Amino acid sequence: MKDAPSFLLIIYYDTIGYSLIIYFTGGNNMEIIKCSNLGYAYKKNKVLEDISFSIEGGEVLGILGPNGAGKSTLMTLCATLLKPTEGTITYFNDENKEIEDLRTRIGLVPQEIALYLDMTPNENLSFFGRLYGLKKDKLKKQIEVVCELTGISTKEGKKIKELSGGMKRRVNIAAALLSSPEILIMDEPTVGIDTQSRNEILNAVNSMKNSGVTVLYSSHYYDEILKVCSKILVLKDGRMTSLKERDQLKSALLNEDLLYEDNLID
Ligand SMILES: Nc1ncnc2c1ncn2[C@@H]1O[C@H](COP(=O)(O)OP(=O)(O)OP(=O)(O)O)[C@@H](O)[C@H]1O
Repeated sequence: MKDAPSFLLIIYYDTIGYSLIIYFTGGNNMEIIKCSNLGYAYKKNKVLEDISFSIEGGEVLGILGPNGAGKSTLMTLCATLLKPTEGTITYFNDENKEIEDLRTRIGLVPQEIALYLDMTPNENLSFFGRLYGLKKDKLKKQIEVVCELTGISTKEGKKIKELSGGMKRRVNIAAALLSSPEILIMDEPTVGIDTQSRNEILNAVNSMKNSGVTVLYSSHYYDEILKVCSKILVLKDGRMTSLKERDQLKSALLNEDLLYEDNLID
């Protein structure tokens, strides 16, 4: 049935027994997010103009662009934390979705680390998990699942402030996954981190994709965008300069000789 929501069941076994985690994934033919002629201005400063694209269930859409292109603004709009000043964003094929409902279905990984620095990863995840209404065994299991996905040890005893930049970013992602979001919005999750953490994060995105979660992933590195995204929107000075399938972008980059040494599209 077209547009029917679908879900993924993870059956999980540990010392306490079997349990079930359900990821609602929105259905693969459904337009999960549709932006039409989207624009945004900070007061009179127009920073996004005429952006139109849609993402279907289970797709990973990459937003590629140099610093200041408007990636974070676009991600924040899609996360419902800003309101478009022009155009519209429709979620789940329904123009009348309530923002409160949407926010429970969207996970946002912000560029900044949004964690308590004096607490360990496990303490942070327990705290945020409780905010999502998870308790006891369910909370424990969900923490194990998100730690497994992001390559973190649940026994990590260091406080966030003592961890490497890469580990902090992984915990930041784990926190956004606690609520089993249908849409995951990741704003430059690999900026300034070590290769191992970067690979763990890319693996986590691939796992989310395989489990049917719809992902928006911004970066100014075309190589990682090509590794995880099925479709790529290129932004420059607040405008879309292209929207291509991964393979199309790959050949366009090669043909147009845009392979800069520092991996930037500028
Ligand atoms: N809160 C704000 N108030 C005013 N202008 C802003 C604000 N946030 C961003 N801008 C401006 O909007 C434009 C787009 O910024 P944005 O952060 O969305 O780009 P970006 O592609 O994410 O850049 P970066 O890669 O550096 O994070 C920039 O010119 C920026 O100065």
